Amino acid sequence: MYQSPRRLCSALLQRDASGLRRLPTPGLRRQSPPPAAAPRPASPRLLAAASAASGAARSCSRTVCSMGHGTSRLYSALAKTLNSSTASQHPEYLVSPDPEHLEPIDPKELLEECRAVLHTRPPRFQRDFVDLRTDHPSSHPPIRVMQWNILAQALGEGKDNFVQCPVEALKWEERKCLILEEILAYQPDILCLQEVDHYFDTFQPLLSRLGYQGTFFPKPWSPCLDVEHNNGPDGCALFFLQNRFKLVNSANIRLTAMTLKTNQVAIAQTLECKESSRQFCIAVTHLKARTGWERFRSAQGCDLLQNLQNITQGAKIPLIVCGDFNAEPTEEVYKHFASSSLNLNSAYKLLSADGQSEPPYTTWKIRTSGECRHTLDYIWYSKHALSVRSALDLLTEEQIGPNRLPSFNYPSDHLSLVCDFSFNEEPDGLL
Ligand SMILES: NC(=O)C1=CN([C@@H]2O[C@H](COP(=O)(O)OP(=O)(O)OC[C@H]3O[C@@H](n4cnc5c(N)ncnc54)[C@H](OP(=O)(O)O)[C@@H]3O)[C@@H](O)[C@H]2O)C=CC1
Ligand SMILES: [Mg+2]
Repeated sequence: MYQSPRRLCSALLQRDASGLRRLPTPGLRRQSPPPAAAPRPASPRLLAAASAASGAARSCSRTVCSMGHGTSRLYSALAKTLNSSTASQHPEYLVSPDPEHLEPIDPKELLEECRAVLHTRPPRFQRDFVDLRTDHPSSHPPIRVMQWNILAQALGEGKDNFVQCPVEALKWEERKCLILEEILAYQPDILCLQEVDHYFDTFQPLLSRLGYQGTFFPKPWSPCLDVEHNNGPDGCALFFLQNRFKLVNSANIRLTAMTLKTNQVAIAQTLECKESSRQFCIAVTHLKARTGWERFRSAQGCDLLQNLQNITQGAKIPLIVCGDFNAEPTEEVYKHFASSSLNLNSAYKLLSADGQSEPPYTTWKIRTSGECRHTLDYIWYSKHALSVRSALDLLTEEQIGPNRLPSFNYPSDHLSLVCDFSFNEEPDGLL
């Protein structure tokens, strides 16, 4: 499984030369640089350490959340949820340990390890950032936000029915490296994830050592729990770079629909930029899936908007909302967000020629029921207070290939969305 140093080095050079833009990310720059000499052979030290940490995390979480099978997991997930009421402060066990107490990881070293694991796979696809700057100047570094439904491992293997995806492409040991590679390639300052069912054993231990502070909020009745050999419930996770932002407040929100509690959740956090002292709110959600549930999604969206109205003090605090809304732009929930008094715009519309159209797809898969190509994922932002400086282009149909997603090339059925934001120096008036 290991690559020779020469092969590893040339692979790295090829991929870097292929034009991935790497904006300065202080949190990742903070790590000590790799040796200038030829890289040493990658050993799975960091990935193995994360697995070891998973044991500790699991045994630690067992006291509140058994990671065993079936019913016990269901009850433990319920126990977690019962402790967290709507818009409550998150319980202690869902907050990452202070990363200051963990040995930092050099992101280049972790990337090398991932690439060593993936050496039999095709190289990652080239995606370019599109420059969207307008005349809003900014004296501060941009805030890079990544939105991504990473595909829960239990759902991918046990529920989703991706009939054209080889089962080997879904193996967690390699798929997790593809996910980490994507995150490390774009080095977001803030990472908003859905369908996370490997928080405690993978993302929390690794990302905290890369300088991120993480929060996880599982779905109360995660469908993952229905899958044999599951790894616990899936949910939303939010990570931010600790050396760029200070956490001002955090709310785990169990969404309601027509006053009834639902199985869908959101996390909303107010952060303060350490460079500029400006505050903003970042939220992540994953709304109810499937056709026939449009009104339910719409009600969940209204509930989320109401929560965000309160948290942003009626749009006074700039807002970014990332999510898998499970809704095309024609749906009511999309219209609620587009016309909200929070004055939101959808960032990926800016990639279209007229700035008014969403991309043709953010998810593309083949199930037993046929091909599913939809635009469901969005990054909403306060248009009076924030500007999108650039956005990562989507994969082309040719890159996605005839068997669609997920695949040996790409680990999820949803594409990641990545935007660079800056504060408007003089916020435009509301509307
Ligand atoms: N027996 C048990 O122990 C439990 C069972 N469940 C099951 O979970 C479900 C309810 O959970 P809920 O949160 O409302 O689920 P959702 O309807 O929101 O869907 C859950 C996941 O399924 C994916 N999905 C969407 N469409 C399809 C499809 N056509 N085929 C397969 N997967 C799809 C979604 O992914 P995406 O967003 O990417 O489209 C989503 O992440 C019920 O089906 C229930 O039976 C739940 C808990 C426990
Ligand atoms: Mg899914």
